[in-house]
Amino acid sequence: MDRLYEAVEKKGHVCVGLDTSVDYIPEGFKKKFSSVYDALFEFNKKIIDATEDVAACFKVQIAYYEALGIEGLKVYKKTIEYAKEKEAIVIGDIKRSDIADTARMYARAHFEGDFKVDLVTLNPYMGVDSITPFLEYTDKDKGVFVLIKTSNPSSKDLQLLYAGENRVYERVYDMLRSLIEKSIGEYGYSPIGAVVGCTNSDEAGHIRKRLKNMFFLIPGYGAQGGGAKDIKNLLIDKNGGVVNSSRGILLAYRKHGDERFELHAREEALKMREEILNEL
Ligand SMILES: O=c1ccn([C@@H]2O[C@H](COP(=O)(O)O)[C@@H](O)[C@H]2O)c(=O)[nH]1
Repeated sequence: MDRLYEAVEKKGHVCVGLDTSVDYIPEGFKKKFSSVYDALFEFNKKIIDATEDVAACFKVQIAYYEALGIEGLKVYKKTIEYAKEKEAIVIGDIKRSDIADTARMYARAHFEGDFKVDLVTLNPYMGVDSITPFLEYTDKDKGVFVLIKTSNPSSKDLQLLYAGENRVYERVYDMLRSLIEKSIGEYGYSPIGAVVGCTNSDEAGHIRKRLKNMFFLIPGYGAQGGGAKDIKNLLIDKNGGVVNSSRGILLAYRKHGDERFELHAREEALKMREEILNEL
């Protein structure tokens, strides 16, 4: 998490989301390759090359690759490796959750196996023993982002309910509090971060104050309707979080009516960085 904090200081708050659907690849580009898998990987490479100096990190959404089977997962692996060659910080958006012994296998797969990344997203709703196996890797420079208040409209169905005096998402924080406070990094953040969407600004200030020492991964920007104005209250002292945009960046070229996707992705990431900084 310290490295991510430093990346935000250096490059700004943008996390480029590589949720690359084959449908997002411009036809002209796709035609240059004999397989969709090669097209997918080359598309990702170009996006990484075009945005690496603007992006604090890359978030690779495993679902888009898993959906394509083994060959898709090979592209997931190659994309992570390519970003790592560029010394980028990579978040695997895997949203895993399971009993401790199974969670240990997921942790091994995504922290030391073929799919190894710097940080992963976790679903905490099976309780603390579904999270702790991943924390065995925090002294090896790994971290996790736990879903707290997600960006989707249905997040309110459970996360905003009251469990006693506190909302369910606050109870998740309380469940993790002793683990969070156990290893605070150089900049005041734990290796256990929080996923907090920017589509629910009403709760933002409260969430930021309540979730002390948690660095935020903030989805919901762009395609889901969140904007720069929704970010300010989720950050502390101009840092404390990265803001993800996936479709907003990958598909920026469609607004321009040409296929120069890498150029428009870069422009979009620069614009997003600027818009966020202007609000802080
Ligand atoms: O609360 C959440 C948690 C994760 N996500 C993920 O972020 C991206 C958003 O993609 P956009 O195209 O920028 O909308 C995607 O991978 C989601 O699975 C989220 O949206 N909300």
